[in-house]
Amino acid sequence: MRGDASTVPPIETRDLTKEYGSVIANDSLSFTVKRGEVFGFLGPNGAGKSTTIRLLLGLIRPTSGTATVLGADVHDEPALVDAKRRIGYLPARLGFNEEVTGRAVLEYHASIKGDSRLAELLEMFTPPIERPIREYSTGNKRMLGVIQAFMHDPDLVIMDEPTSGLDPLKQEEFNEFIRAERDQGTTVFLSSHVLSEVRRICDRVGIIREGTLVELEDVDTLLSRGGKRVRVTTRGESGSRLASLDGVVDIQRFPDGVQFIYTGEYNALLRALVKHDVREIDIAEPPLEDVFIHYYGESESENTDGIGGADV
Ligand SMILES: Nc1ncnc2c1ncn2[C@@H]1O[C@H](COP(=O)(O)OP(=O)(O)OP(=O)(O)O)[C@@H](O)[C@H]1O
Repeated sequence: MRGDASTVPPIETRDLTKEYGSVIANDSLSFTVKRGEVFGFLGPNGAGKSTTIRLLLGLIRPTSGTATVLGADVHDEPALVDAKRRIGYLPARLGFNEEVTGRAVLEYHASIKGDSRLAELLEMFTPPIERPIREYSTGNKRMLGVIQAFMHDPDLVIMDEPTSGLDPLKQEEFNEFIRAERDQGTTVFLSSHVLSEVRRICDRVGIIREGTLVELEDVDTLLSRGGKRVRVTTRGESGSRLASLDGVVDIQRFPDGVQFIYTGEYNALLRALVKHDVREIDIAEPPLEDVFIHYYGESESENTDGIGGADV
């Protein structure tokens, strides 16, 4: 049964659980994705993101709990098949037939779901569609997958690690495209372990760790809770008064100054600053990577290594 499209959330999970033997890949996940939002599903490798996506698409069955996509319960196969006509899907691993051309892939997809937006998408994403897939680069395959996910003008698009393999320019075009889709009312659910990507395109995020949802938040709130990154360059004494302020964490000292994450009162910071001979000050949003460390925790050092880069 499909509910009223205007009131039914595009995705809703209730205690969604999937066990593989002793591994609990999804542990009682409950969340709702709202209409017209870009929802990022974030977590390190093996956290359970692909499992959730596969459950939502009916590719695997829940051990317990349930989910609905566009109002169709994942246990109700006919309803799910019907709903999937209005869903686009970009899998993490693109299993195209290597021997056929990109055009053949798209024509096949068009015959099942439609192609009302194909021409427009081919102008934006430019895989060499007359060539066989075996000649495609990873990025070309990904672009073909993006076209396939959107060409039938779906209401909901589910993407598993969508930008892996895209060069920075194509990634930025992809981000812009997703924002424009969202502005036109399409709901997007994407998984990622690339935090900077989520920051750029998502309205809300769910953070999953070891199969459990640890946080559900809008990106702005996460950033505001994460405080500000303050970098002060001083003459002479290098900022020890600043380091002892309440709300200062993650201090790094330099020969001529100090950098830290500040979650305290601005007035207290200003009072401490006037006691220094400040040459330069920079107050900025912390990298989302730093914000997320609070959720992943210090013990996950293998997952938080390299936070200067984009990955968790
Ligand atoms: N078919 C399967 N059989 C057994 N265990 C599985 C199977 N699929 C996934 N798992 C396990 O379930 C857990 C979650 O895996 P999943 O692929 O959902 O994680 P992920 O967050 O998508 O990771 P990645 O970012 O690496 O793709 C992992 O421990 C994984 O080994």
